[in-house]
Amino acid sequence: MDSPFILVNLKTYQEGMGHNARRIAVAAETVSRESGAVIGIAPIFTEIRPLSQHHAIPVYAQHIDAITPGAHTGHILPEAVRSAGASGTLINHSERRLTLADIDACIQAARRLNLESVVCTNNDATSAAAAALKPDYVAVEPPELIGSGVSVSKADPGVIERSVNAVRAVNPDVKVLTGAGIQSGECVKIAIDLGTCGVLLASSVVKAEDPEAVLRDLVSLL
Ligand SMILES: O=C[C@H](O)COP(=O)(O)O
Repeated sequence: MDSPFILVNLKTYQEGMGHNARRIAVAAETVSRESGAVIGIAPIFTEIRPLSQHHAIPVYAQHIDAITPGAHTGHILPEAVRSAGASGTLINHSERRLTLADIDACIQAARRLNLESVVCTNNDATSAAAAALKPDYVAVEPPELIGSGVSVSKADPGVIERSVNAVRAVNPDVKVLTGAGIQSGECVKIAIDLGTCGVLLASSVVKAEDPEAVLRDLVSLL
């Protein structure tokens, strides 16, 4: 079995920028080394290069646009996040939804550039649809629980189980993550026991006074 994967999305929280992003990256490196879990970080675009240069953790973009180099303005070029040091990217986050055609094109761009693709979904039906496009990961997150402090593992384990089954039925090579309100080792253990390979989370780590303590708790029951 692969090492459990914890992906921390810093979103555009003030607490996840500049010095704080580096502090969370240091915490992720430390806890990853101690536990054997893979802990990745998805910062704002301008933090991708400094974090990937100075920390031995996977750094993810929060989004890419399905474009190739040329006459586009205000887009996120997949080649640019790759050359800044990203090893993967979120696609279709609940706070950055895309059309199905764009999701497909983003996955293909990521594959071409050797970026791991993590496609976010909101339920088991969209998890199955995303799996058909062959990303590396599908991350199912009920939107109503995102940032709520209420964990998907406890409030809606059924959506995790159904998504794992739906993705396996479509393409067993696609790995499943889950997220929304994940905040403790117990939440992570429930998610893993339901067949995921890890979690996607944000607020419990980014807004914590002591991110390292929260990360240590998240991996404590693995
Ligand atoms: O990308 C992360 C998810 O949207 C979950 O956010 P949250 O952990 O703050 O609920």
